[in-house]
Amino acid sequence: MTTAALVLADGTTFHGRLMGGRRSVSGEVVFNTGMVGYTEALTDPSYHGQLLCLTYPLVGNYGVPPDFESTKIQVSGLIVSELALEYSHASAARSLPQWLRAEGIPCLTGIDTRALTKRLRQAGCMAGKIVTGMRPLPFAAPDAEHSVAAVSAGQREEYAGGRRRVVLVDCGVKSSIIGQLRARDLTVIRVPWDYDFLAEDFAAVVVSNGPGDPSQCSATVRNIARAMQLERPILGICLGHQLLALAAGASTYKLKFGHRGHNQPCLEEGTQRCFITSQNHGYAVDASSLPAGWVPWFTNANDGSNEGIRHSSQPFMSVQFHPEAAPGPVDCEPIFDRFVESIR
Ligand SMILES: NC(=O)CC[C@H](N)C(=O)O
Repeated sequence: MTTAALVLADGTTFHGRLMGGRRSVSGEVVFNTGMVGYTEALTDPSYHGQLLCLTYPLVGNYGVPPDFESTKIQVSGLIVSELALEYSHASAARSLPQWLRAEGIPCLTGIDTRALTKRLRQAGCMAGKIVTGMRPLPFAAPDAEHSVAAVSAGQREEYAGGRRRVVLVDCGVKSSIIGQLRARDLTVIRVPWDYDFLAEDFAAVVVSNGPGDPSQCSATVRNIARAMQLERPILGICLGHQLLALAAGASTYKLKFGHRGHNQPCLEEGTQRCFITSQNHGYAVDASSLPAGWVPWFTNANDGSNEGIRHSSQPFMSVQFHPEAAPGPVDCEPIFDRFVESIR
């Protein structure tokens, strides 16, 4: 048995056992309250470089079904209360510890994840490190690397066969977003985060989810602002929502501990409807900074933060939550239908 500790930047320390990859790692410590969906969460590029604590107490009991959102595990480390060694699922071919081991991702188990989460809720998400052995490891500086550049597609790629053509700005896109677009008879032209896509032949633009601080993506923001002049539909999802807001002239800020889970309630403005949404984000759009012509679309019923915006006369729309819901409730899939309807 290898022991290891989670050390938070404020000095709080939790001791546990190390499974999966055998090495020390550092990153921002965040927590997700979902009860399932660890394969999707671990491979979601928006978690790139973070140390992810899952609050559900038993993790791994359905093994590793092939529900991947990208080609590899994106988190730098996993923190759980109990990691299941045995698993049972029709499509699982290996256990979670085996997968973590194969990808070299450390998992700290035996942690009081409730105490850790309470600490993060009180003090806010902060840097941390999972340390094993004697070698000293510094805390990762926040946003030291350009995390979007680290996960975005290296080159342009086209998924042909659809009736209409959409540019997908890949800031670290989840594969289920591509799946949702292709299922709606769209040809998807996937381009890197800083690609000048204005010269492409396209009817609409989707700006994807992705890791890190939206203010790091100024090249994307500039391209979105230019695309707005064409008056063709734009859909932003999560980081894409934040980037659309920045392109509109609004501002973003960092939430104290973010929204990561599958049951975040979002009220649709002007209606009595509340949607239960899947989320994974640490930043938010400041709705009070929206310029004239833009209106809030959704608002979080827990903390009142902005969860979506739209333009009052142009087909520009974005949501902070994940309508592709992988994992999570599928209530918001009609957002994709609404976007497709707006493409003439
Ligand atoms: N899932 C996402 O796209 C996350 C967006 C952004 N990196 C945030 O944390 O707010």
